[in-house]
Amino acid sequence: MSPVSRHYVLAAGGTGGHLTPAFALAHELERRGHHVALITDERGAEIPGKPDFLPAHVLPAGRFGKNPLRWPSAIASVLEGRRMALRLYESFEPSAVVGFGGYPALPALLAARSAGIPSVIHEQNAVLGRVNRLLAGRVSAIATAYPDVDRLKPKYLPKVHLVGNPVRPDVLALRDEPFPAFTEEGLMRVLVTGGSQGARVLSEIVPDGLSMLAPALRSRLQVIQQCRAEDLDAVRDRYANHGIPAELGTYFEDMHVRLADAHLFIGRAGASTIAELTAVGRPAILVPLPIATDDHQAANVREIVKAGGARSIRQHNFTAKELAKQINAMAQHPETLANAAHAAWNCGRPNAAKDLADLVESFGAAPIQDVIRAAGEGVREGREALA
Ligand SMILES: CC(=O)N[C@H]1[C@@H](OP(=O)(O)OP(=O)(O)OC[C@H]2O[C@@H](n3ccc(=O)[nH]c3=O)[C@H](O)[C@@H]2O)O[C@H](CO)[C@@H](O)[C@@H]1O
Repeated sequence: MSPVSRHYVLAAGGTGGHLTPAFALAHELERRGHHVALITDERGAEIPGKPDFLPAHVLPAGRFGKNPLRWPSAIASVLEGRRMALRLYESFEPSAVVGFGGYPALPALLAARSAGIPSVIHEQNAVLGRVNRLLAGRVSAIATAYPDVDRLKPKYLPKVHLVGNPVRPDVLALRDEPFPAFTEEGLMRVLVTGGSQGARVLSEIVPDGLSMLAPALRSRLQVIQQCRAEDLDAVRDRYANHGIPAELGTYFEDMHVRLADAHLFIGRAGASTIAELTAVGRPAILVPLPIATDDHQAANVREIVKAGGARSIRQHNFTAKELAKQINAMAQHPETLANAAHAAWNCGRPNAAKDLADLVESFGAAPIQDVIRAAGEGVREGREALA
């Protein structure tokens, strides 16, 4: 526990991509004895996984779409959100406000700036997101998940801190476990997911691609695949026709168990997926979502691919034949796959939540009473500590 107990506000749009790192930071700050509050939208207040200790404040968050006719109402929402955030800050007195992207982060951080409260943004992807781009010039620090982040202006580099993407504790706990035994006779377990929503293209291509693997690999396959509900029957039929054992589901709640067993991952290149693969050290074939804003999933794969921990296939080249070719090359010998696993592991940033908490704690003077309490030596020493 830190010597002083402070208050922090975390602000994030209500999707898993933004909230997962926000929750991880909330746990770390709470563990250090601080009080934390969340600003989000309606979806975020209800999302599973929100820590019980974290009160959620729902702010109106205007969306600036492509239609300029909608902008006046978006601006009005942002101003109303900013006013509500200021009211919260008056009573909660945060030492810093941390934004994780998504529209509710905009009014929360604008309010922090006008109240003179230090602020930090965290970017999960290898391209700075829209809201973070608007805020980059106004915040005290920018925390990133990757060493290279596109659309980040060079003039902001002095306030950039590479921390990584925090992952769930049950996944992080696998970091010290060895890669599962992978021999020329044993099973080859393949885990396939398409991010939080699933991905149809994986349902269409992966079963046929796996059926085209070299016989020595194909005969040892055991597949676990996440599919969209409407694709389940077709995928089940494809695997049955190929005689490949497969367990299918629409969403696996126990990803730490699935990752622990997997020898190879095939899937999308969302920020949390890559953070988990690199935390645990699992080799992957990644197919970036082609319609992701600013092609950020293609940017996300750069580091792990360069390190040799994954291969990336653009969706327009993602055919069954190409997939089989890439897996054959990656898993031709047991040690080539284990080497790729190790290369992925080397890209992991297991201290992301701690490093982000250190950064956040470094901003904002503690309220006078906290400093006095910490010093434990009366008012004079407390005031000196603040000076
Ligand atoms: C479609 C879209 O816009 N995706 C974006 C969204 O990703 P999205 O949230 O879809 O994908 P991520 O890879 O970031 O996270 C997926 C999460 O779902 C979990 N999972 C997945 C399948 C399953 O069966 N069980 C399970 O628990 C994974 O372990 C992971 O923790 O936000 C990310 C972070 O800003 C972006 O990088 C992605 O581009």
